Amino acid sequence: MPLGLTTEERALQARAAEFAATVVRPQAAETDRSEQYPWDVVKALAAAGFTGMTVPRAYGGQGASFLDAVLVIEEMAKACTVTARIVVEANMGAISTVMAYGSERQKRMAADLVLAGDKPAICITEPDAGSDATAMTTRADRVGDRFVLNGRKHWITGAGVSKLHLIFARAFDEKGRNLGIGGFLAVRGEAPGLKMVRREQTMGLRGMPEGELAFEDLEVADDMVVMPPSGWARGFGDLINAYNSQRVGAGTVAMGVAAGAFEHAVAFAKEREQFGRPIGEFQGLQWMLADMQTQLTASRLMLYAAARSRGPNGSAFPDPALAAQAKIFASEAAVRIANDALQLHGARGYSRELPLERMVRDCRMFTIGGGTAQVLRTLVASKILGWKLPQTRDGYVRNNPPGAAGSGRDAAE
Ligand SMILES: CC(C)(COP(=O)(O)OP(=O)(O)OC[C@H]1O[C@@H](n2cnc3c(N)ncnc32)[C@H](O)[C@@H]1OP(=O)(O)O)[C@@H](O)C(=O)NCCC(=O)NCCSC(=O)CCS(=O)O
Ligand SMILES: Cc1cc2nc3c(=O)[nH]c(=O)nc-3n(C[C@H](O)[C@H](O)[C@H](O)COP(=O)(O)OP(=O)(O)OC[C@H]3O[C@@H](n4cnc5c(N)ncnc54)[C@H](O)[C@@H]3O)c2cc1C
Repeated sequence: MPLGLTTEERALQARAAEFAATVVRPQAAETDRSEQYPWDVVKALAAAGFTGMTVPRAYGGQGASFLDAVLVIEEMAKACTVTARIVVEANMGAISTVMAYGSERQKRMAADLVLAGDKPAICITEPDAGSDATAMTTRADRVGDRFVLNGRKHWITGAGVSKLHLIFARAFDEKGRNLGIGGFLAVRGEAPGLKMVRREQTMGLRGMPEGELAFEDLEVADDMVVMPPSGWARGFGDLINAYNSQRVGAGTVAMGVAAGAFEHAVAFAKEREQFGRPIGEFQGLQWMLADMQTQLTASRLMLYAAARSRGPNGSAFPDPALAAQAKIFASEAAVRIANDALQLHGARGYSRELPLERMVRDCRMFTIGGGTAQVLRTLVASKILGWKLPQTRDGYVRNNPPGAAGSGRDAAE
């Protein structure tokens, strides 16, 4: 289905599909079984130009759009979820943040890493600051010409394999004054204070390490601080704005896994016979397939629209509300689609000999990681109403005293 893609975009999609079929699909089950990061695939991805695609040409990339990345991610996800997430993080998230806000030196360093196959890690979540990310307690204290970071992050994708780390931390000046939240870069192997504490035991995506990181007097020199363009006080706002690109990528992985499961379901519906007929002749399954494809088409269109969009004030990143809606819809639809595809296979779907059970496990994370479907609904509601919707018990009243001039409510009136 073309869905408004150009000839070049369709050619890229076809190239990614060919790569996925020949390089990625053959190792997907083994990556899941062994729980090992697929370094051989990473090497091939980099050689084929699928890492660092979105890096501008001036830094050695292809200057590809987020939509280009989306097209590639879907094809990889149909075959292997781990590979698709590598393509997300090697083109969106931290790398796109550095490319938008970083210094020349930072851009060159980050570009060289992803072009060589690194999948940067983005470090936001803490044990006591998940959805409530701005409650983070990882601190960066100014000491001379550097910051010294202390704290912990958990559920960090790529912990122990990623080189480049973009760490969100609350910064304090030499007098201990709170500056706001900023982004700090560290490269594993060159930063003694960056330590992996443990690996999480995950339901799916088992070849992608999720881990807890500790920062113990991690020194970050000034030239490794990503200065938010609006300044420290709105640092979190700028950084999470850049993160909208990764939300589109994560939604695309979910959609791609579901699309892969759907392809298996269609083939099986034609091939498996019961009652002397292909099971695809039963209307109960025909309607199941129709619902699956309807949800896939809607997910794709929402993700394409979000990838093509730009946020307010000339933002280099997707519109926050479109990115959130696309991720909510695609991630929730993927759980239903993958589950239905497994159901359609009967007992065979439940077997580890087919990829369906893996796909069900793999796609479950996307309503959680990257901002939960609940938290993203609050973001969407906030945009609809034109109100700030702080979630702390006293926050709403403090920020929006009824009738006060300049409050969120008044702003919308
Ligand atoms: C944003 C939240 C952390 C809520 O926190 P707060 O209530 O403390 O903050 P807000 O006042 O809502 O927001 C602060 C500031 O940021 C702006 N903002 C918020 N979200 C966006 C956005 N998506 N795009 C652009 N700007 C945004 C907001 O307007 C405020 O700006 P002003 O100060 O008013 O100017 C919470 O809603 C949230 O997002 N929690 C989820 C945290 C999350 O997504 N974590 C992801 C971790 S990485 C990961 O999971 C990787 C997995 S993957 O699959 O790749
Ligand atoms: C596979 C995976 C990979 C991840 N990768 C990364 C990564 O690379 N980097 C990183 O920084 N983080 C990562 N995360 C962490 C992820 O961003 C968080 O799990 C997520 O933001 C939710 O935080 P939490 O798990 O602490 O849940 P909590 O915030 O504790 O939420 C628990 C439940 O309460 C709900 N809830 C919380 N607040 C509200 C509210 N205000 N309104 C309605 N419902 C609410 C949530 O939706 C959820 O259902 C990853 C997570 C997973 C599962």
